[in-house]
Amino acid sequence: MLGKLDWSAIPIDQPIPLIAAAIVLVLILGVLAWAGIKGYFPYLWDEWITSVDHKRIGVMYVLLAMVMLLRGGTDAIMMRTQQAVAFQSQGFLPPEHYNQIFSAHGTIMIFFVGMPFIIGLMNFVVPLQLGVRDVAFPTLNSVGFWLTASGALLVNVSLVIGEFARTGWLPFPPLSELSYSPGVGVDYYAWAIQISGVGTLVAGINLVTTVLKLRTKGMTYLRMPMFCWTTLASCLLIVAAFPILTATLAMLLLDRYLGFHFFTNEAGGNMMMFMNLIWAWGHPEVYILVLPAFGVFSEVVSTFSSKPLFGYRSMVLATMAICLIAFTVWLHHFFTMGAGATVNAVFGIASMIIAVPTGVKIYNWLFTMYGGRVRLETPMLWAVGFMVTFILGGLTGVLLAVPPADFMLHNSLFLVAHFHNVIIGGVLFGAFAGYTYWFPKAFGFRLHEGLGKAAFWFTLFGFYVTFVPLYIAGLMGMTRRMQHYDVAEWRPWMIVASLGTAIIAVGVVLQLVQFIVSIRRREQLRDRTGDPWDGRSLEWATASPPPVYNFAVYPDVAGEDAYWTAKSTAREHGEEQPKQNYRDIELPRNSPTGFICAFFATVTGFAMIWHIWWMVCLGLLGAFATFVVFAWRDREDYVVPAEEVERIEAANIAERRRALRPAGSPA
Ligand code: HEA
Ligand code: HEM
Ligand SMILES: [Cu+2]
Repeated sequence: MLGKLDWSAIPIDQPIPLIAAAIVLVLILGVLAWAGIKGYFPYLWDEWITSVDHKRIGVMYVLLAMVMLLRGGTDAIMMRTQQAVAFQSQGFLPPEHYNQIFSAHGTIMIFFVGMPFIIGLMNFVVPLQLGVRDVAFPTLNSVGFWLTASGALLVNVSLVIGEFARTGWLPFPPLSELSYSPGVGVDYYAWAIQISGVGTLVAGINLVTTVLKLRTKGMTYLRMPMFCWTTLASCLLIVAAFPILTATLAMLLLDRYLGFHFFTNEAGGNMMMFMNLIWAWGHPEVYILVLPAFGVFSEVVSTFSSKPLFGYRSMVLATMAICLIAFTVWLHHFFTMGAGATVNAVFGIASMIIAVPTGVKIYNWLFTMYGGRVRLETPMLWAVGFMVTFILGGLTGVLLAVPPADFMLHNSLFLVAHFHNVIIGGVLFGAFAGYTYWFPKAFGFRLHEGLGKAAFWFTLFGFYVTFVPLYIAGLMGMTRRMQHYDVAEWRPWMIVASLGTAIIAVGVVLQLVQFIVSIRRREQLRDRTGDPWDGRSLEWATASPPPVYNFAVYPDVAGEDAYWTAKSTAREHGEEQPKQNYRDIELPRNSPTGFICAFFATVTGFAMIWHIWWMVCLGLLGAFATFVVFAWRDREDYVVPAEEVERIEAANIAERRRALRPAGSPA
């Protein structure tokens, strides 16, 4: 009846995951009970869960990323603590558990922290920057988000029911084949990533279409803000690379479920095929993550230097160059596989070539700051911290791209230090910069500056204390994924690294405190202008938070830095804006399609993992039925009448005027 599922799936003998899961469950039930008692459910359902508004979906993506950051961070703390104590002893985590933790940490951090964070920011910001009212396919957008959430849910369910993969964040065969991983761990991994991967693909298609097809009047390609360009590059990579991931995992699943031999060592299979395929996705994936972060820094650096971005066109070119070259370097992840010196040299050189457009970007940011009026507010601090940290990480990447060096450093802690150096310094700092920068736009009040700055310094300092020791231990020969070790010289570095992790944790907690304190003090932190940072692009032209329709009238764009230009013109020609002729605005109706579809996807995934075939059929049928019902609905849009638009706009304009009036001047 329930396939492979029975009581032995609950890890009663392992207190750590059980206690962790119990705490999470109590928290979730507590939040649900609180929302129920306060009567928030109808509001949550109508305004958020079924919302197809790109702004709300963007906020939900970011929220998902932040919650998952706490989960992935807990894993990180456990691993660092284990390595600090597991010298000539087993520490507190048995090997099978340690292996699940680094696999879950890597998977969660890449797929459920990095991806939702950047997709959330892109979703929220891009339509506003392009001067339009939503993304190209609003309902599909909701489907994409909920499928991502479904994947995250499955990974977390594995904590209590069954187990997670022990094969690392990329399940290399033959270890991930049925003969070596007979449990359900790899299946949890594969189905979670298949489901969320479809969600990501959908989001990518949606944003590519939005940038290519939905731009306001005068918003030519070369007038788009840099963040829109990096979104386009990143989403083109998603569209090209994610199908490879899906196909590769589908083949692995065929191996595991139906006895195929794509990646086995017998019957004509070849596990090297998996390496090529997974890295043909995996390398572009790291640029999918970091390009939007580059976009955030471009916006932040030019805004907080009060200057146009230096070398805008070269920045566009560099972005698109990285987008292309990203597809030509995948083999640097397995130089040691035996492809031969010539092949290794080709891929090594291709990898080094990426340093050129990346360097162009770094110099452009520096020149943007040079001679500008630099304001070191929190988003800008993250940007400066990024530049220093990312250069270091990028340079160690170039070292790894030298095949002979890589033969020594492959799979060492030096590699682990390299990628945390670029991912934390690049992606995570970018996500935090974007979060603090656009928070006032999303909610109408700023985040607390003092706490934000403190969080930045703790995170930055903690980062170096954690990861510099890993470079050193790596050079001393310590390999990655060690549950325990016997070399005394490594030990001090592991202890320092664990202290560093505690410092990062303080930084993360400070951001949580900042969030709560800012909500409580929102009246003091209120931004009534809609433009708290003296911004340059169109998202700052509308109110904070923006009305559902974003712009009452589509803005007319006359050049780069559209809003900055408009502000300067207004200053020269007086503040008075011509009276607008508002029209009725049609907007897409909210739809539960995304949520329901993801519900059935979760059921199907869970049933697949446990071989509960009747449930698989039900889940697939349910998902199909959801789309049929959706296709049959008779009213797609609703209308915000012109009078309502006029009322909202008049209120917003009045509020902005009041905020901009110098203190003490007559009403
Ligand atoms: C956001 C993520 C991200 C980014 C941006 C990068 C960027 C780079 N990475 Fe990294 N990498 C990862 C994430 C990332 N990497 C991950 C996750 C892994 C491991 C996966 C695993 O095995 O589990 C990995 C592994 C990895 C390997 C495999 C090592 C091994 O397994 O043995 C290699 C080898 O070539 C490599 C190289 C590079 C290079 C050359 C860059 C370049 O793009 C860097 C370019 C940037 C600079 C160089 C700095 C700025 C430039 C200048 C200031 C100009 C002047 C400089 C020069 C001219 C040199 N990376
Ligand atoms: C917040 C601080 C973080 C700490 C202290 C940390 C710590 C660790 C540790 C100890 C490991 C295992 C190293 C080993 O193999 O021995 C690891 C692996 C990994 N981490 Fe992190 N990490 C952090 C943040 C992140 C972030 C933000 C990401 C990505 C967005 C990330 C992605 C990964 C990946 C992909 C692996 C490889 C997993 C594997 O070996 O399969 N980490 N990390
Ligand atoms: Cu790579």
